[in-house]
Amino acid sequence: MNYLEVKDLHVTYRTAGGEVPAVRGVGFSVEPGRKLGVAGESGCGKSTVALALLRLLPSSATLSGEILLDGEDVLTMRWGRLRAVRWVGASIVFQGAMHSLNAVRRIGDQIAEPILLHNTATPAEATRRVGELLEHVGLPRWRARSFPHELSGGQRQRVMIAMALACEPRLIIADEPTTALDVMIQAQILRLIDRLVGEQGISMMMISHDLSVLADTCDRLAVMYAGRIVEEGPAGTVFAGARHPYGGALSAAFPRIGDPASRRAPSGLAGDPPDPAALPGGCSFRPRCAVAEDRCAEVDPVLWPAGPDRAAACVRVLTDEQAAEAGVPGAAATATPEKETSA
Ligand SMILES: Nc1ncnc2c1ncn2[C@@H]1O[C@H](COP(=O)(O)OP(=O)(O)OP(=O)(O)O)[C@@H](O)[C@H]1O
Repeated sequence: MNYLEVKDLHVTYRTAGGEVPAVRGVGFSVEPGRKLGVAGESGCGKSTVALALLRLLPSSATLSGEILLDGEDVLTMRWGRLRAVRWVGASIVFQGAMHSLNAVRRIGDQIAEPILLHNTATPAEATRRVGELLEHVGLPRWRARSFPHELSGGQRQRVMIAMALACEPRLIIADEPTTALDVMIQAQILRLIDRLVGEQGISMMMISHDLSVLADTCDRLAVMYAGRIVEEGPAGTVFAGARHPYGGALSAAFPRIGDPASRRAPSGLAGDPPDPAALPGGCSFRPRCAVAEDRCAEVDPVLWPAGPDRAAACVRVLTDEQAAEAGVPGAAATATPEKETSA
């Protein structure tokens, strides 16, 4: 059974300027011990999905759909149960540790807090566990007495990982865990997360704008655009040959370092993602798409099968017969008898 299963998740923010549909019918799952990467440009809804998983969104957000954590729907959970699930059922590592840590409390006290809250640990046991966790993430035990400003960015991010692991969660949600760090430290932190998650059999959802980082770390990839998943499949095959033009543009923009097989000319994607409050008609990616066709103005694509264990929200992945079945305008007229029988 999947440990995490998200079905038809919608999140809309109420703002002074009107409603912002930030997430529009997103669905995905993560099996126990598996790692899902979620990629996409700034503003496509990645963090909104991450925060929704533990109901950490502001009160201006309205949610619908289902978020099943070990079979239990987070969206309908009572507050008491939700508090018990946070840190234990799933925990989050946010981007920018300096903002997430309390500047005036010692590191050790901050890591101990969820342990004391959730486990029946004595303060002495919590202190011992804090020491173990610090060593786990490659920091000396004495760092428990430090304040956040006494640590480097990479060390602070290690502290965030120690905190996320404190209650031995079954799922870690890592939202751009290395974005603020330089490339060398980024690689160290990613290796650390990978090792800890692997050693402890934890499931992971990692969010990044960098598809190559996710391709190196995760088993599966989901690519988001304008509040939707537009491509999904095994990490290696999605990165090596995206079926959605946006997935292709993202993988070309982030070539894998040191892997000649995947080195392509990095290509900047022209234009910006659309404002979620004013989406273009038809396919949301159409205004930036190099291979858009007339029908893309009329069809709002959903995830269609696009090869073994893969899906993409682009009419170009459909055979003529599938397009006719999906009600794509003009599809029936172009379907040839040969293609109809072989589809
Ligand atoms: N609290 C909020 N109120 C109103 N709109 C919001 C709020 N938070 C996010 N949004 C909007 O929702 C959309 C999705 O934002 P979100 O932060 O989830 O995207 P993201 O892909 O995580 O981007 P980034 O990588 O920059 O964090 C954006 O258009 C953003 O402006």
